[in-house]
Amino acid sequence: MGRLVLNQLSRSFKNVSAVKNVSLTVEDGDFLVLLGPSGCGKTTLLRMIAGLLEPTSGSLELDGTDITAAPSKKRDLAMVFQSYALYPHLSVAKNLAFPLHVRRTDKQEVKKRVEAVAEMVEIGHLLDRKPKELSGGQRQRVAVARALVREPKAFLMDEPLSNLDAKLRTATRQELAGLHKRLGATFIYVTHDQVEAMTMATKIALLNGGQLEQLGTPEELYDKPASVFAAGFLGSPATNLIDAELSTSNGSITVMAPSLEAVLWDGQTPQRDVVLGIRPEHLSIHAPGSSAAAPSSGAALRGIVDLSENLGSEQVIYCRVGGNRVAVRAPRGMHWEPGNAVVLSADARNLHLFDRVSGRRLEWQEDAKHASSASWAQPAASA
Ligand SMILES: Nc1ncnc2c1ncn2[C@@H]1O[C@H](COP(=O)(O)OP(=O)(O)OP(=O)(O)O)[C@@H](O)[C@H]1O
Repeated sequence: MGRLVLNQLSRSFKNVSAVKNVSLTVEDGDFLVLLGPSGCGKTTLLRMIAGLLEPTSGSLELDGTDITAAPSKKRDLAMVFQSYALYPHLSVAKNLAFPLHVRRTDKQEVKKRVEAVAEMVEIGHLLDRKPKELSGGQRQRVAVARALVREPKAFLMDEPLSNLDAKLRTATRQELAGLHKRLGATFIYVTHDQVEAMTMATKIALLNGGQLEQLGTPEELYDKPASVFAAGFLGSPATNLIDAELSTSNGSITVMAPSLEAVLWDGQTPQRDVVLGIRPEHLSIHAPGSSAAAPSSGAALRGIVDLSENLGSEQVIYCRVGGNRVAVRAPRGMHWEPGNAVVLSADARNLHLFDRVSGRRLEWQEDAKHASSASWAQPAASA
């Protein structure tokens, strides 16, 4: 078992508030990724879970037991550090056996567990080597194996792939995801890399300035970003975010901004300042006047091509729309020159609306029986 509950956890360093009132539950078997930009509090949060840092306030529970004051050694959690923290003078086998010797495990049992784990992460042939005789990827595997050998309730990992080159990162990412599936254990994993988060996580906790911005599955974060920050953080290129005004026009709910008009659906709404979010992959690009450029619902943006970037398999075209720069992902074969007038369009269901003041997502709430009670709601951070 490895179910972890964080309750209003906070940590300050003198006048820096690194983690602010974070509450979340990690279910047994979850692969939770703590994601966010540099300095948002990921490592501080992980170190509090590991027992390496005392919370300023709040509490932590592991499988129903309060562990807020428990020392790190007593938590039954295994940490894999970015630096791997292997003992340089010990062989791989002895590095793996070390946590078991500390617990006075029987010699035969140690040998059995070291060999089983070495086989699982495919380092059986490296057992006699010292850490300096290993590649970065091999060291990373030894660090994971040393955590595995303890059979902890949960694995804690702080950017364990950041020292690897791009190719090895991809391979090791897939290995870790496979290992998680095979073990069915709880993983808590810190990264600022959204690709790692999207590909490995069963749940992502997105942090911003020490606060939990959104908690949900990778799909939920991508499909329904809870805030302007979440929309801007996940996705590459980033979601286009445009200041706009929400209002009613000819019986339809519409969004207007310079050179942009979006018709959402039939209904009425009070006027409101919003931020409109559209992912570059949800926009298509057309010549003005073409039939595809005039959708009856959804967004139409009139722009001028600024620049296009060739990504090999596709291109990203940047356009000026009103005072905004808007990115569009497009197939390689299309040729648009800087200065060309274009129309960009997007389906209404791919438009995201956020309140301009709070930055939180707006969800249209409609009670089928009482159409007059239709209104906008701002969902909370956790899904
Ligand atoms: N020991 C410390 N003393 C003072 N301030 C600290 C200490 N540790 C962290 N901080 C501050 O707390 C904030 C959060 O830091 P933390 O290392 O948790 O962020 P992070 O999201 O893990 O960043 P990165 O991705 O760069 O590792 C930062 O402003 C950092 O400067």
